[in-house]
Amino acid sequence: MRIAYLGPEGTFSEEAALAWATPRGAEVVPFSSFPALVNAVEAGLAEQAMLPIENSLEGSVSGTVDLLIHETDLKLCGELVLPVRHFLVGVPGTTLAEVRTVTSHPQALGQCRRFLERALPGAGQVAALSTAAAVAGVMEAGDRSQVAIGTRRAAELYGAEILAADIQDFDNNVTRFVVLAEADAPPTGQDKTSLCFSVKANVPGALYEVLGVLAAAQIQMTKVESRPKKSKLGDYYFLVDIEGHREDPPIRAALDQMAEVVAELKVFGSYPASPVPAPTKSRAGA
Ligand SMILES: O=C(O)C(=O)C[C@]1(C(=O)O)C=C[C@@H](O)C=C1
Repeated sequence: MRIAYLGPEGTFSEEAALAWATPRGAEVVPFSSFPALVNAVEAGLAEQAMLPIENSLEGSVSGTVDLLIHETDLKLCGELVLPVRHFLVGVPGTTLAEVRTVTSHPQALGQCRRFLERALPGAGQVAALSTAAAVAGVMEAGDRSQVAIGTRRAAELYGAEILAADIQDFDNNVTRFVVLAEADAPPTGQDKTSLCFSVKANVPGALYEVLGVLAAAQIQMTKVESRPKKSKLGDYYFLVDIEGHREDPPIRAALDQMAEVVAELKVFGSYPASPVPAPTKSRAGA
């Protein structure tokens, strides 16, 4: 089995993909963007893809959420929560006074916002396709005015020097990843189901009515968020995660009831719930 991940080597996604692949005897294959990961599974270049979907500091990874809503019928078959520690890295010998630009994946720049305001207030920020692509780019340029935010492993792989460790704005930074495949997972008794829906226009209490179905059935909601439908200002999709598998009779009944009161409903899939790791370290432990 092949698991596609956002590369190149040394990304957080690689770490997540390896944690998923190793116990399953699978191999991991890098791709350069989130849409390329979805295409890889749809085209049969990989059986599963690992994508970040939610971070404890920055919230939703909108690129992944929008792919699920608009671009693919692949299903979620797993989730994994990974502690995320960021490192400021550059060409060996770089001092912070020399730095003019910081590059990384936008999620990483966002997770280190306070550090960047404090330590590099005048530096420009440049978005990269991934943290490891940013580290590799800085090393290729060989220019001490550029630094990147990435993993410790990326610093090692690309020969960068760590200029500052654990620069994420809060120590308990974690990212939740989802695994996409042609089909979702069978029930285990400890599952979650992710779905999205839109409500009927101009119906007072329409959202209340949909969520009321879950409340009446005593189904625990673990996440709710909204994303623009992209069709018109003010039109939204609501994304909900619930405890339970879509084949569990109470969940199945609730989904049938929801289908009657929503405008649109898309079930992204059911999968075993992953434990959330305990905070790993303090800043002093870098
Ligand atoms: O750029 C990477 O290293 C990634 O794996 C992507 C990503 C993300 O988009 O959320 C994954 C985990 C971290 O939250 C930061 C970046």
